[in-house]
Amino acid sequence: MSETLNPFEIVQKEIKSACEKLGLDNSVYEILKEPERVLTVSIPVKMDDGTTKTFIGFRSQHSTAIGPAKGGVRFHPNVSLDEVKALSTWMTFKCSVVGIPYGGGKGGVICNPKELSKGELERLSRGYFKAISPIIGPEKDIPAPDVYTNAQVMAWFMDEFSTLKGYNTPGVVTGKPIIIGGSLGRNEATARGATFTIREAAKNLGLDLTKATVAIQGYGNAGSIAARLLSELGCKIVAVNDSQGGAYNPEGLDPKAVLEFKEKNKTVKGFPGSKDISGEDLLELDVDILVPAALENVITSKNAANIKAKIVGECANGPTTPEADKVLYENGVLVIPDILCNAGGVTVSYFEWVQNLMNFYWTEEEVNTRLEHIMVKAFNEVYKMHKDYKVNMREAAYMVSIKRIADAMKVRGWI
Ligand SMILES: NC(=O)C1=CN([C@@H]2O[C@H](COP(=O)(O)OP(=O)(O)OC[C@H]3O[C@@H](n4cnc5c(N)ncnc54)[C@H](O)[C@@H]3O)[C@@H](O)[C@H]2O)C=CC1
Ligand SMILES: O=C(O)CCC(=O)C(=O)O
Repeated sequence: MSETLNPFEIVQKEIKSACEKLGLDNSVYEILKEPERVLTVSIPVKMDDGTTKTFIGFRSQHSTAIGPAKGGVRFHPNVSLDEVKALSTWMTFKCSVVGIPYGGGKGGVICNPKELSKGELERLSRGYFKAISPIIGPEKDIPAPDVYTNAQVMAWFMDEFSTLKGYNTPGVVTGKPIIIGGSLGRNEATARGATFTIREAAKNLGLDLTKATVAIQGYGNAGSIAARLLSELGCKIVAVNDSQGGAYNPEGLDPKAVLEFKEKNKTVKGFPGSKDISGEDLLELDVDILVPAALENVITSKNAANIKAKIVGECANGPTTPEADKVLYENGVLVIPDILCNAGGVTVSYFEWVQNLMNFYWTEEEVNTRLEHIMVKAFNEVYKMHKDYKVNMREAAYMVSIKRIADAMKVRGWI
């Protein structure tokens, strides 16, 4: 049988398997297998050369059983409707596994932001947000950053929505610049949350982080900050890469210097003192910890048996296929699944939204302490489920989260 690579089919399989393991009524799967609502929009943008180009965008709201939809917006040439539906579905389970009062949403625009001028990117961002605005709002659906979107894009989103409403509405989007209601700690939150879960996993496996080696795929928001935070815990970062290539040095790479190099040269490839490394070789390196922090379907049945890491910390969404998961589990690799590992981002987005609604702002220390508490608790709940039911960590995370969503749907009278 050929490997399932469609992320939406993958997440449907994951839901079905968790529902069966928990012995839940089939109506739970029937409701959760499709998003509640999906919007496709066309966004005409005036380009700098005077022509008009129409871009296609999506927003998917998977579930609002526990709270408003929540999740990022991706600007990437490979965005597809099924990818956005899958990402929104993962958001539902992610919010539930860390126990924050949201459902799942996600958006995307098919575009290559690297080919757009700043003015074109602003007009595209505003056009997209205006087009999805009927279904967005602080009580309905709250977008945030994802691949190739950032705090500046969030600021344009927030400004566009506030203009439409006629008053300042910071709670409509998270991941904003601090000056307009962003939260301290949000920029680092995905990687910080992942680092807490990797630390807890290492404790359980008896792995000494001060002697551990790490390879990181993707050197954007999640990957570059994970490199820094893991090295602060004593880990040696031996390989990193991005869409243009990789840098490998068995003696260790300095994450801050690599980031400065990437900012200047647009890639980590060629970092002084390092050797080039291909994306495939990076994943199969003999390291203790592997952190996929780029895109989906990078650990598959083709390379799973060659993964040597003891811990895979999934900063990216959907990096491992179900077929690869089985191989990793059989080989004793502890996978910290995306919906748990990268949930720090949405958790601090939740803190940002709470601060916006209260109009009362927290210190960075308060943010990080609350984040640590939530991530450690969630890790321990999932780890216990993994041990009690003898299932892999992904199945365990789905079981913890689906149970909560099923309880919410039951008391609301949906099932
Ligand atoms: N930013 C956030 O708060 C969150 C992000 N995530 C996930 O983390 C992953 C990365 O997102 P961000 O860091 O925010 O995006 P980003 O846009 O800041 O960085 C993406 C990085 O991936 C690299 N990349 C792209 N294609 C690649 C390839 N084929 N091989 C190696 N590297 C490649 C890019 O060069 C870039 O360095 C995504 O899966 C995203 O959904 C998950 C939770 C929250
Ligand atoms: O911060 C958020 O609301 C969501 C971030 C996100 O898109 C994700 O966790 O995949």
